Amino acid sequence: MQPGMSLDDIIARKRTQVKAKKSKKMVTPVEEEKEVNEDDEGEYQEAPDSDEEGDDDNDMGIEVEGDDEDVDEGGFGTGRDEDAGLEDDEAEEAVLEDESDEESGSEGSEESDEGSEEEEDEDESDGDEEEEESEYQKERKRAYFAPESDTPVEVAETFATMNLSRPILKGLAQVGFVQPTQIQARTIPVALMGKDICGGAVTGSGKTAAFVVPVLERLLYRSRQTATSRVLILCPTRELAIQCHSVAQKLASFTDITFGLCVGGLSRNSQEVQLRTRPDVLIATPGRLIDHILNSQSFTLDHIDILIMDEADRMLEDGFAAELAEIVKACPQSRQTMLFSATMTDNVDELIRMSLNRPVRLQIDSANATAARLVQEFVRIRQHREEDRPAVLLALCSRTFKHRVIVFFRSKAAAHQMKMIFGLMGLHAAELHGNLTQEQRLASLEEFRDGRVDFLLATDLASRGLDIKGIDTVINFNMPQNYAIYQHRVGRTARAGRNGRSVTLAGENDRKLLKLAIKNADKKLVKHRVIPQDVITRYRERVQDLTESVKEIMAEEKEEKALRQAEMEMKKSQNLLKHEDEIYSRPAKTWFQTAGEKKMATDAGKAALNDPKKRKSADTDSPKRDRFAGMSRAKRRRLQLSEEDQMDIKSHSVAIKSAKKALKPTKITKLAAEKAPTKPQDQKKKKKRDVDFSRDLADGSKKGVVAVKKRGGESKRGREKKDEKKEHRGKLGKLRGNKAFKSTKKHKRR
Ligand SMILES: Nc1ncnc2c1ncn2[C@@H]1O[C@H](COP(=O)(O)OP(=O)(O)OP(=O)(O)O)[C@@H](O)[C@H]1O
Repeated sequence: MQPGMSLDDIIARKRTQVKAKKSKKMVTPVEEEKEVNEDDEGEYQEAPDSDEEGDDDNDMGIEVEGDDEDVDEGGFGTGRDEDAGLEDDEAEEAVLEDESDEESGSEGSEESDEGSEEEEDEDESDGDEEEEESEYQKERKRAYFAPESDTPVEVAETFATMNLSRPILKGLAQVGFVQPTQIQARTIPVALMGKDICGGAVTGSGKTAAFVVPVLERLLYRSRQTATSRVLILCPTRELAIQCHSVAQKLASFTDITFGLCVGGLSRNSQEVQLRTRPDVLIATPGRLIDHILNSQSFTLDHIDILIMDEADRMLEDGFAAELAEIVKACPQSRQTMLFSATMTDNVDELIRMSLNRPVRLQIDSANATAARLVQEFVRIRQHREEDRPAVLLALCSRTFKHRVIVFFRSKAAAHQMKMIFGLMGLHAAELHGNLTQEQRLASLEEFRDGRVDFLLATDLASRGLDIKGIDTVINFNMPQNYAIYQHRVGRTARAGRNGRSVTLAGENDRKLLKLAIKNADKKLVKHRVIPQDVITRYRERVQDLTESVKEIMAEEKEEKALRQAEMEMKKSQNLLKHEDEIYSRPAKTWFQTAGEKKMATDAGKAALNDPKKRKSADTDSPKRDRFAGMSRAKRRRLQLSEEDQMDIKSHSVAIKSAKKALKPTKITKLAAEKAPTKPQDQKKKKKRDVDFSRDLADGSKKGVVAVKKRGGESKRGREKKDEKKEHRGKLGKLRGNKAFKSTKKHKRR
């Protein structure tokens, strides 16, 4: 947006207009307005009052669930009334406590316990989500994971006793880490031994440092003769990758280890330049990484010795499966692989895709656990009151939780519209979702981190991994699609042993998840929050009054967007005219999937998100009927031709990749190994451990660093690769001969 044209500017202008309109009509305030101002505090008093006829149709377009006509007076998880799960006396007290506190507008103590024995009983008889593990599954896991006896029993109390090098200890001290968290104490020694790891520990327990520290320690012993990217850390979102990059850089500030960031939404060209310097550690999101593999000259993952996946269970989901397979294929087989998540899967079928080598399972907390000091509150939304969600949220944010709050929405549209309502009510909020540009996304995060805004209105884009200091409250405007997402969302607070609170607006359709959340929580820390109906009614009226203003803002925003779009198109055309030759001479960009395959993968991802049980691998999905059935002959032929062209481009890119490989220098680590004096008794072992990275370790034994075992016959794989290369070169020759001109022309940028 241009200066003076941002959404915040439009909202501010609209707010001033509404206020001016209101003050004109404020000559004789009505009784109800006075009452509102007495009850509520701060910004709410300034908020525009109703000066028009009430609008019965609350058409804010906010996405709410449920069917208003389908009234069920019982419910809220138990089929009982409002105070479900409480003994009668307790229930009364709870509601009274809440009401008195809401009225005084104070923060904090308005909670009551929920989750009585009756609730639990029903849980067990009714919606128990966890499936019993069969003997067969247990047996498979036993065979797949390394035996527990393989992991060191002794756990270090401090980093100082972990045999880490001085620069690493200094880095840890600089960020204030003295004692390792449990996952760090268990992971670091095993990771230094070069073993594959499946690590799971509750949100906010320090998993990032658990994998960054051993990586840095090992990199201290790398050969420095030629720069090589040896470590790849994959993250599911750009924000998380940027955060991981920053944490790693801080921990490495006393070393000479270099880092490269490879994420979508930021300048591709500058990333390409950075990648050419071959930083030691690459931190990437899958899509942009594949783009570089396919389209950046001389960039390969051939020297990756350690592959790490943060939020691995998310990355193994169908939406990412095909991309991940492509990346794993591009990494050497003889690598160390480490997977981490708070909701780490131990599903062998899923893990097999990562071709792990007898991974060590380091599961610190149950995969269903939430942070120890998290208070989980639930606000009941009755079925016929679904439209009250915005009012409930505004009541919570205006009266009780006023600072450092993340609010999660299921849709981008809902988050965006709530941003306008918050703005019109004078609440300082930033939005974070996929409809924003990367610059806008980062700016929102920055505003929230710096405390310039009190609320971050986000979709699940922000639910995983983000570590923002001092978030006191997480509010779920809707329950998320599954319990794992719920864990990640509420895990944005109560991190690193701190206190935190989540407030979830739970409707009738959320019964199952609600029960699951209560079942997995410490019952003392589960609360039922009641907001008095008259407060909700007042806020609902507020929201209704703002309907028109929101619509106007949206219209203005749309106009602005259209204008910007037109300007952009104009600039683009001018550029095309000016630099036509250069632009058309660039090689067409390639992608490893066809558009259809990509869509199928995205759809599969969405389906898995909505119903994890129905997971289906995108790459194994086969169309049920002829894809071309029902099409005219001409259309069918056109599509077939276009697919053939896509195939050509794909093999073209594979050929380029093979050519790049042929040009690359011999592994530096091999040179280092040749020079290094070897003890005769070690020679046998070294043959087996053909992993370049471990060879760089000058004195691994001292540091508790052991070489990684080689997996899969390198020589056999090498032979296969050579054959592939020959085949591709042949193909490339053919391509150049017949179709190269035709296909590049067809796929030039427009
Ligand atoms: N050893 C330590 N001592 C003190 N604080 C630590 C230590 N390790 C990590 N932390 C802090 O704990 C917080 C959470 O760490 P981190 O983001 O790595 O958690 P996580 O387990 O990856 O969480 P999530 O599952 O949400 O991604 C960070 O603010 C970090 O600075």
